[in-house]
Amino acid sequence: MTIGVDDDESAFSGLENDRELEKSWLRICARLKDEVGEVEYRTWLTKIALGPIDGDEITLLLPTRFLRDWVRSQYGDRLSELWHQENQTLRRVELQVARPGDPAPVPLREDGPARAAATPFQDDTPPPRPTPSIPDSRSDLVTALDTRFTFDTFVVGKPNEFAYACARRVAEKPSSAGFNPLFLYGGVGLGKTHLMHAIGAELIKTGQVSVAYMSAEKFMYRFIAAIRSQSTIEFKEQLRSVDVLMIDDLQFLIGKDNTQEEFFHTFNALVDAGRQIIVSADKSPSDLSGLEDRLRTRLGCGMVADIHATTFELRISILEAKAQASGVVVPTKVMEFLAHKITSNVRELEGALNRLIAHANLFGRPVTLEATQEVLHDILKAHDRRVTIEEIQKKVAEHWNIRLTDMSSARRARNVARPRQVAMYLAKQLTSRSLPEIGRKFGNRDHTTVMHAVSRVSELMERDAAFAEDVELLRRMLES
Ligand SMILES: Nc1ncnc2c1ncn2[C@@H]1O[C@H](COP(=O)(O)OP(=O)(O)OP(=O)(O)O)[C@@H](O)[C@H]1O
Repeated sequence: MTIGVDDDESAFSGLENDRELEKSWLRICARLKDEVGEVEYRTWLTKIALGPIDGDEITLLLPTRFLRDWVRSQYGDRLSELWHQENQTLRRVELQVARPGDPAPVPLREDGPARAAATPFQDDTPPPRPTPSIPDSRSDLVTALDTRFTFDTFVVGKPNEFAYACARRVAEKPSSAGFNPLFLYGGVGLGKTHLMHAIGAELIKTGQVSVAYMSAEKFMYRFIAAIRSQSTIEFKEQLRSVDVLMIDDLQFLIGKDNTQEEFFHTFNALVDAGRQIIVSADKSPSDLSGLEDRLRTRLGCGMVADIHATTFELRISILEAKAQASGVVVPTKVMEFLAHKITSNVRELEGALNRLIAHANLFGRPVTLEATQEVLHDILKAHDRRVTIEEIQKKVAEHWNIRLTDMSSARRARNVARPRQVAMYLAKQLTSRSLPEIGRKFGNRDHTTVMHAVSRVSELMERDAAFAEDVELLRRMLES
């Protein structure tokens, strides 16, 4: 991440020595710990070590690429801000993977800095995460939950209200009939993990329930590690002793037959014992074609809840909530602009907003439309390129087997008019074109026709699950 600062003075020229630098780092750590909470801090931020300073650039070292990428994506902007606050002349904060031969970093400890080399992890496997305090052997499985992902911070709208209601229900009454397993699915970055963590946080609050959350990838690594260390029995016992097991991104198990098998047995043991299972994936159980049939069948026999792609309205609500939480004033015009431009997923939308907010905080400038276009130049360009109306028309025409020319023809037969409406709907969702512009691309139709098509398709998607699946499928194909 690069911070542009006009002043040419060398960073840390005011800090006399390493000790001062360490003090700065400790202050930053204390702030971060307050902001992100104990668990998150211990999990990720204690792994950062101070690297060398070169002129106006400070390097922070992480033991693995995985950790570096994670810290960069989750805390990169904040680290920049905090270092900048410590020293105004700082231009760059560089996150790097520690390599043999690097200067010995200063590992960050709660009780103060200590000089010793950080121990790099052997590979890119996510490191074991610390656990909330549940005082028994099961706590080994309880992955630190992201404290930001709660029901309170989840913005509810049409596309996710069903999944939200199901999640709430499971958090209130785990293992109730019809909701076990709870299977949440939807495209990338639409809030599946957020909802799972929210359920976990709610359950842990009651203190009566042991909750294990892990990604399917982690599940596999744990399983393989248990095989290697000949401790599969302990692993199985641990898994089978929790009250609630949450596995995120199950699609990762496609093609991993042995791990699937293990998961299947764990799943059966837990459900048979009346424990709750919550699973997320990018597709519905029936569409996860690389999973064993018997597992897909079992996954689909509880509650299956789809998180649909965001609507413009939901994107605006999310932006409003996040802007408000940040304390930075983001004009409605800017939010509308972002919600029009970044339609793919909430993670990207949030990332864009965070960048704007970090920029506003760093330079003390208000957020304006012009600043937004400048700061988010690269993101906006990538989104502009993403999909064209012509591509949408072609894909939709192919899907329903109609002629491409019918996208702009005057024919009103339903088998032609409906796909045309879907194409208009997708054009509105996936491109930043205005209603009149879209209308023009569909045989010079009026913008009110496009508006009607958008609301008609939304309505039908709510009423007809098969139709909604078709439209979602098309959207995903176009976005990939
Ligand atoms: N409805 C929402 N309200 C508030 N924040 C949201 C909402 N939906 C998603 N987010 C935020 O968007 C980001 C991505 O969400 P999340 O990680 O839960 O997505 P996901 O569906 O699990 O993605 P993936 O498929 O990549 O695992 C998170 O920061 C999350 O808090």
